[in-house]
Amino acid sequence: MKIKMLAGKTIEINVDLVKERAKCNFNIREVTHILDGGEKNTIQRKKIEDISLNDGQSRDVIPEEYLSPKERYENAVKKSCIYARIIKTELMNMTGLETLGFNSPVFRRIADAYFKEVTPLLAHFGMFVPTIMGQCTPEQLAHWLPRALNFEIVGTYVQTELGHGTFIRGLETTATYDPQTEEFVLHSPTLSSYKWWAGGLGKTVNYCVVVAQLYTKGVCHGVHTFIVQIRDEETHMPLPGIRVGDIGPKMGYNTGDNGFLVFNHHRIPRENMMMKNAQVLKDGTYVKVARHEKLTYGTMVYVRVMLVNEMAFNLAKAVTIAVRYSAVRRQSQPKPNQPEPQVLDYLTQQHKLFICIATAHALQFTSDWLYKTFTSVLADIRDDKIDTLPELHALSSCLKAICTSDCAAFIEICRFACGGHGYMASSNLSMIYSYVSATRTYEGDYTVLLLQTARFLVKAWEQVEKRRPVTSTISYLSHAFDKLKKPWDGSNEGIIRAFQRVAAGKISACINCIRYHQKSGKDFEDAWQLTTIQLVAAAEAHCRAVIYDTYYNETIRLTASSSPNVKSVMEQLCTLYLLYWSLERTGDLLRFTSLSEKDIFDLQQRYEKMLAVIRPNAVGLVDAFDIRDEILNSTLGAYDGRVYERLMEEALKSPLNAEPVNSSFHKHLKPFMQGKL
Ligand SMILES: CCCCCCCCCCCCCCCCCCCC(=O)SCCNC(=O)CCNC(=O)[C@H](O)C(C)(C)COP(=O)(O)OP(=O)(O)OC[C@H]1O[C@@H](n2cnc3c(N)ncnc32)[C@H](O)[C@@H]1OP(=O)(O)O
Ligand SMILES: Cc1cc2nc3c(=O)[nH]c(=O)nc-3n(C[C@H](O)[C@H](O)[C@H](O)COP(=O)(O)OP(=O)(O)OC[C@H]3O[C@@H](n4cnc5c(N)ncnc54)[C@H](O)[C@@H]3O)c2cc1C
Repeated sequence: MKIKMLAGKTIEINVDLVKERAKCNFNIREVTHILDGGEKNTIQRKKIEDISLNDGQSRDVIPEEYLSPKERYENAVKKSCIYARIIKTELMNMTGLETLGFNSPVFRRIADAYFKEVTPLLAHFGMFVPTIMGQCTPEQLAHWLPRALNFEIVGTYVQTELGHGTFIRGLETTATYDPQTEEFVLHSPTLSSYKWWAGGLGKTVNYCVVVAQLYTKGVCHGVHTFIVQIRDEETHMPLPGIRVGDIGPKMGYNTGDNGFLVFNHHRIPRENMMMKNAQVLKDGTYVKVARHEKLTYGTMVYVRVMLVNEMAFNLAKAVTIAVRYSAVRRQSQPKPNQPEPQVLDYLTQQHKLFICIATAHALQFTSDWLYKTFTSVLADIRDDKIDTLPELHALSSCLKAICTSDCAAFIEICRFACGGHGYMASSNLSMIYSYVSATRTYEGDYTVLLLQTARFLVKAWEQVEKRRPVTSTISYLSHAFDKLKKPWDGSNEGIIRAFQRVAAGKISACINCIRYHQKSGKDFEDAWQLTTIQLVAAAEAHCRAVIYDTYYNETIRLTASSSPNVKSVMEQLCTLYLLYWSLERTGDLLRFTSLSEKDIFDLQQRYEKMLAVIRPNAVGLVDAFDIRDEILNSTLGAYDGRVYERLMEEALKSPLNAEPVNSSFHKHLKPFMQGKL
């Protein structure tokens, strides 16, 4: 251990980590600023972190794992109120909604210091408020938004039912308009129509956005959104006509009180239908306002966009833990009479971890770019232009699917990289994994969303065939008709072009397959179903080509005025990312490009050399994510590297260690061992 001064405090730092930090050849702060989107953002983030975390209110004395499910939930509610009060009274005033945004990733990031799993208010922040913002008329907005932002009401987003999650048009909950009383009657006609899953619904919220089939004048107009009060504002008792409760234990999100909700002819005022996109007049006349019927699905698109950022952050957390631990951990003796190396020195360990650092960068830059695309499409929609929506839907769908899936896979690799200690709850890797693995399913299942992107790609292909112009993210398709395979070019640009060729080749193969089935008598829907395995693969290839292109171009743009070493380490990571995926996808490259066996050998050599180049900067690179210990919440990943000390300290908190002999010994084990049981 070495004593060091950090932020005015004296702390002991593991000597290997001290040496690692001394080896780092770039300015860590500069990289942090790039990842935060500029120095101003870093300063603001740190200020917010200080306000939210410095009084220690986020910390639990007893680790959450030792509490009962009920106590864990109650503790999460308590901490939600502390944090929400800080956001409401100190942070909003400080920064202003317009500069920071209610759902700023900074608030989300700090939440991890408060909640090991999730806050029961996640869906209030993440879905209820955004739906109010996106689906209300100006009058409705003026009524509901201040109440929700001030936490006078807390809400969630209630869409999924026992019988249907993916197929929204198949939802069964009905909202039938009664012109006599000017009310909607909400009803759950079948068991499969019971609402299921909404976060915070079980015990926390008193309002929700409900997605239901709208009936007026005897006609069904499809799914629409309604603001529904479900609990009394004073007593919190469920209102008449409402049955509501918690759905029980899950793989994660256990402090999130996901709930069920059953309506028995529950009445709400006509004004509670969210009427920005469609209206029901007092006499029951239905009026369509929006030019695109899927604008009702806007909240889902928004959350899919936000989730890409969530993935970048979660992977940054996991790899910070795994790299710091790997620098501290020593194991085995590859050479006789030599000291045991840090496990970070093993090439295979570098192969596991450096791709995770690069992926966290790739996802961060892609997420920032996607968010900009999202806000620009939102502006188009405000100007009544809806032609950019399909591309946003296709992009957000595939990026949500691939980023959540890659992130979950890489977090699991971070756990493998930490050996046995990675399996300890106190490493926090299992909690990060269970949180992230759900994101592959919620807000649109992986396969289902990739098939949405595939629909867009198939249509785009047909446009390209007709020599019509297509949008920027699919402009590469226009080169797909070039007959000659170009010689393999292993530069970064060359690799990106090669993967665009792979995507185009896969889309073309899908088109051929669909047409083949159609020619043999199948209708389009059947031909589509028979091609779905390939369609999913084509959408994945397209998505990866978008990520490669965005990561590469954003790296160049964002480091244009950086110091030489920062520029070079960021470019090294980007090159590593492209080489890694080239080697992972040699089959595709052999099929669709002129890659040869010799080129694969060269790629492998370059990849391994790049691991060695990045090695001295590995700890510096994870330090640059600048994630506070309170947020990492990990015995293995803390800044000071006191791994074994922390593991022991945490072990001693186990209630089993409070007494030398547990009563079960005398009650069960001893009589059994003595043959008396
Ligand atoms: C205390 C302080 C704490 C501080 C915390 C701070 C908070 C920060 C928050 C940030 C993180 C947020 C985390 C939130 C947690 C969320 C938890 C999870 C919530 C949920 O899961 S909600 C439920 C989500 N459900 C889904 O996603 C269902 C998926 N299904 C669908 O999206 C659709 O049904 C599907 C599959 C797209 C099909 O729809 P369908 O109606 O059948 O449409 P068609 O297939 O017929 O397609 C017709 C046509 O429309 C196009 N389309 C479809 N969807 C869209 C869309 N959204 N936008 C635009 N266009 C769309 C489709 O492509 C077709 O087009 P064609 O041209 O091909 O005809
Ligand atoms: C932790 C968590 C939190 C959640 N929070 C909320 C919430 O706050 N509010 C809310 O409304 N919902 C919420 N959900 C529900 C979530 O949105 C759905 O579970 C999700 O959209 C998947 O739908 P499903 O469960 O119906 O899966 P299904 O659609 O039944 O999927 C089952 C399988 O069928 C496949 N499949 C389905 N349709 C097709 C198809 N057309 N083609 C090919 N394969 C297909 C899928 O790929 C999957 O493999 C939450 C879920 C979880 C896990």
